[in-house]
Amino acid sequence: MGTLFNQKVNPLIKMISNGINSLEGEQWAQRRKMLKPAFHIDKLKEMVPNFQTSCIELIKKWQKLLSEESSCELDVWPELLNLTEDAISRTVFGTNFEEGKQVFKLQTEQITLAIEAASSIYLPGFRFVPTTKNNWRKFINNEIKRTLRDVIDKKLDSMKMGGNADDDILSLMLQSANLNIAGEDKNRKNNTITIDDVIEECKGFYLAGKDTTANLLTWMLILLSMHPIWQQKARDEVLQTCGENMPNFESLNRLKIVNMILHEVLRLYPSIIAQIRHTKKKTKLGDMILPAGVHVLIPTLQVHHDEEFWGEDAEEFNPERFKEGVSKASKGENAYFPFGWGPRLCLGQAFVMIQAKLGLAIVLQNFSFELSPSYAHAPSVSITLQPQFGAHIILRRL
Ligand code: HEM
Repeated sequence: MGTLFNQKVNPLIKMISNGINSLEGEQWAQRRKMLKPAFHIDKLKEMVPNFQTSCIELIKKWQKLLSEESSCELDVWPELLNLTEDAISRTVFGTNFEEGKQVFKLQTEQITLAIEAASSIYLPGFRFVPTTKNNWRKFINNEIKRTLRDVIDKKLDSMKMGGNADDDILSLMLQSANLNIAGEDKNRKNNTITIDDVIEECKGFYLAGKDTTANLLTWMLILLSMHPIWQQKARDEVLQTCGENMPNFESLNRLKIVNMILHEVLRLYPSIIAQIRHTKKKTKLGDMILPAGVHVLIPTLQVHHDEEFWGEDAEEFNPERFKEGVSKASKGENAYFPFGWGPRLCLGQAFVMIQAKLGLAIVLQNFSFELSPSYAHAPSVSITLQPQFGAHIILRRL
């Protein structure tokens, strides 16, 4: 994006994660290089069993709810938040996923405090004032860092002992960072990666991946409840492709209708509704010349709903428009960017698509679903695009 940069944020908000998203220039490029191998498709393929484990737990829970009833009403949004939390913890921390979940609980608390901080004016230096809330913020932050450092030490010890290399994201990051632990402080001068940097990235994955992926799955179930024909088409495809077997990496790749549905859901309900940048120097943007210091908002949600790009049925749920792939779905170039674009394209994109396809396929194999009369359609933004009053659905066993 040339000379458009990320915005500076309030330090009380920055506390929740100071990872790749907050970096610029050479530091960002180096961090991206370190993270990229962990998201390579071959590595993601090996993570599928983790997603399967998380999905099986969810399905078993829902089946139990239906063991004595033919149908039940459920707010699926918190259920899917739990699912994505579990899946991220397993894929990031591997065998240490329970410790990861502890960290995620603390992060949830930290996010609530950050949202509070975001709604008030920040006075420089305020974070150092020992108010009860600031002390609590500091305590949580230290706890998160302590737990993560502990997990990292365990992973590094096991790597030093020459044990089997783990395929979790944290181990892959540590291998790729090639940390020189003894010279950690010196590393900083050399502009390489330290353990503190790895800690910030672990925190970032939870922030980047939990709500966004849970929202995608939730909107998908809501839209397929509203459009039972598409629900049936997707189920037919899953049953034809996988039968009653657990979907795996290869079979997920063959799910064309499910893939079209996913894109259409991301078009209508992109979790990140806008991206914000600012100019550091005079910048040409299309026909405009922007001076330094201008904030630029890229309105993902509006562009995704714009009739100029999507035609008269822009507001309709019509997965068919993605039949010939993403590039042919809209009239304009770059009219579809739920995962951003350019050098800062979401690193978790392929990770999300596998997880969402798997989650939907397993639900379709086991249940049919429709909207409950208590469901109120109210998309609202609280960092991400969420269903304000939850996602109440009536589930039936197939
Ligand atoms: C439906 C789910 C998701 C959506 C819609 C989404 C969307 C996005 C968007 C729009 C950006 C670009 C932000 C910007 O340019 O300002 C981004 C960046 C990023 N995402 Fe995702 N994301 C999702 C899930 C994930 C997951 C599961 C992970 C990792 C486990 C992840 C990791 C990242 C990272 C590390 C970046 C920063 C890349 C950089 O700055 O170079 N995301 N995501």
